[in-house]
Amino acid sequence: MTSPTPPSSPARIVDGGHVGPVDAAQTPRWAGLGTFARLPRLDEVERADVVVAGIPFDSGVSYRPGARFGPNHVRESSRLLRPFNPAQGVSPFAQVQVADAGDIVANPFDIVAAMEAVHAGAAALTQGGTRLVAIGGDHTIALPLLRNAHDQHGPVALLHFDAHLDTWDTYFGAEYTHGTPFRRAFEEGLLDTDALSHVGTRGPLYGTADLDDDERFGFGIVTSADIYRLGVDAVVALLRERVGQRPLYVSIDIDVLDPAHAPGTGTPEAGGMTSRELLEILRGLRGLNLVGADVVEVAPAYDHAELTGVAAAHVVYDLISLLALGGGSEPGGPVYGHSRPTYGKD
Ligand SMILES: N=C(N)NCCCC(=O)O
Ligand SMILES: [Zn+2]
Ligand SMILES: [Zn+2]
Repeated sequence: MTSPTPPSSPARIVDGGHVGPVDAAQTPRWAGLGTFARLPRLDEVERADVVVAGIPFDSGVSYRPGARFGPNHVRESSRLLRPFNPAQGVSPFAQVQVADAGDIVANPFDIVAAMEAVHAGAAALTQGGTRLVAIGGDHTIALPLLRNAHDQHGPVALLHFDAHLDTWDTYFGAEYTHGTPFRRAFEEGLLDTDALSHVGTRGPLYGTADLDDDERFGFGIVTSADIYRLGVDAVVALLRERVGQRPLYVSIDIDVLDPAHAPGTGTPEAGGMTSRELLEILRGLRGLNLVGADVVEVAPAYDHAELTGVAAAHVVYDLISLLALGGGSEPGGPVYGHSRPTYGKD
């Protein structure tokens, strides 16, 4: 019996000496097994500067389940991404080597063991300075990712984009849930308490003590309504001022977006920001010392027409772009924007 002949491997874009996405001009976007942005798998490249990894874990949720299916949904929703990001003036996959590391797997029935597995998985991926953008999974996973960031950088600045504070104490007596990661992170000394901010906060709380606790941990809050009233540029200025050049971790709960922009999530709250606002705030973080990031809480069963998946994929792409440009001075910059409203050059 002869063995079947597999299709030849698809042609990839190679730019800047880095192995990039499958070339959409040669292999249609919808063909082939999915990785994030059709990038090579980590085992297909010699080394990587930035990796994307899924963390399909949702045993910490307090309402709708399903974020365990988030990573592959975001990968499927990322097939249309193109190699050049004009909003940051960078071709991220040419600037640095980016790869999809697959999934960090975790025990769904033992949250403490799962957190240890995520911590170990993140450590293995980031040894030697590789930057990790994690796709959740529910927000519980931010805690082990912050443990890993702290191992490497000491207490980190945190920008936490979310409808929710996620600094609550326990649910049903459980310490490790998607509503509690940043309280645990504070208690474990993982955070630089001079440089913490929630962004996009809204929705009902249990009581005013939630805010008192949160302030005691050092968080500032830019509410969803603040973004509406102040505008994106003023918010970016506030956040840049608060973070400075500290090592920065960015955690993005997709429910920070209005349910109109991201219906596919577990704990939706009305009155959120648009995907345009989120992307523009992220782009405004260019040049900061970003050391790691996550995008969590995509629950595909509640998604429609890939709205949430596409939003999350673009968020991941802009995070990769920030990492590709790197910290320090103000590199890159948009080739168009509010001050230059066309594609044309000056
Ligand atoms: N992290 C997310 N998405 N949600 C937290 C909600 C916690 C609660 O049910 O009160
Ligand atoms: Zn949330
Ligand atoms: Zn959250």
